[in-house]
Amino acid sequence: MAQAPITLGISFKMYFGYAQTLEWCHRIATLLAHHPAVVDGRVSLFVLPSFPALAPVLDCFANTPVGVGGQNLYQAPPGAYTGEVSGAMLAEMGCRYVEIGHAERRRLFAEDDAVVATKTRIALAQGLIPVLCIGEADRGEPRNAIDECRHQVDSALALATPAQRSQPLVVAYEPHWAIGASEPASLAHIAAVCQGLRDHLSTHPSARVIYGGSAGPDLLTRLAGKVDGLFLGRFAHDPAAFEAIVNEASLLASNGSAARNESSASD
Ligand SMILES: O=C[C@H](O)COP(=O)(O)O
Repeated sequence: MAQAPITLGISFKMYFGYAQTLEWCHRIATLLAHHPAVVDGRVSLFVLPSFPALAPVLDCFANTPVGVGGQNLYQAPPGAYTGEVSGAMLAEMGCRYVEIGHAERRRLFAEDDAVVATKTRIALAQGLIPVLCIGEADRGEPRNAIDECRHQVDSALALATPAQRSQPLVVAYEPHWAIGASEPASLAHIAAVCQGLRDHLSTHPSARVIYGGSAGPDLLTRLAGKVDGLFLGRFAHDPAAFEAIVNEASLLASNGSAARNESSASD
């Protein structure tokens, strides 16, 4: 029975400059592109740099299992949208992932559920794997967060065709209040909401539910089996920290305790 991969992704947001982005990526390519768990697919990695660095980052990870993607795409086919980037161009360049619906896009750029749904449909149509960011705005009980997050997932997939709904999908559960904070949400909160999302996505067996929001070394180990991976930010800016988290994932995968089996991904 195949073990579903533990998925680890990082977005640099707008923190890194061009040279720093390439330095991080070359370091990770050196450290991890030949890591056994990465090579054999037990640990799946993706990196989301700023747009100007996409081409060299794609080159850096060419012929490695590390996936690369955009942090955004525009909610329309290619056309007269000055300053924007199409899903078609991301796919043409060789991106495998695209981030959609991050809390910062919602808060700073007024992206709403309708925009997120359109972007998700376009991403899937282009064969990109959406890194669909969802999460409750305010700290509260897990049951309320589950309701809010389930609504966001349903809304995001509302325009996708049945066939597109069976395509790979990464659901990044990021409570807004844990992003950019000093520490992640509690283990109990993360576990409860991610389980609620797994249950909700039972008809979408290729969906992976990962956690983001001040995630760093040790969190994956403490969450063993409760999430399908992590969506990392600041606490993986140090390549050594990212490497440590990949090693944690590798160990968990070896113990068979971190990710669901492919055939029971909806359990
Ligand atoms: O894109 C990444 C997430 O928003 C988490 O960021 P953070 O770990 O810096 O809070």
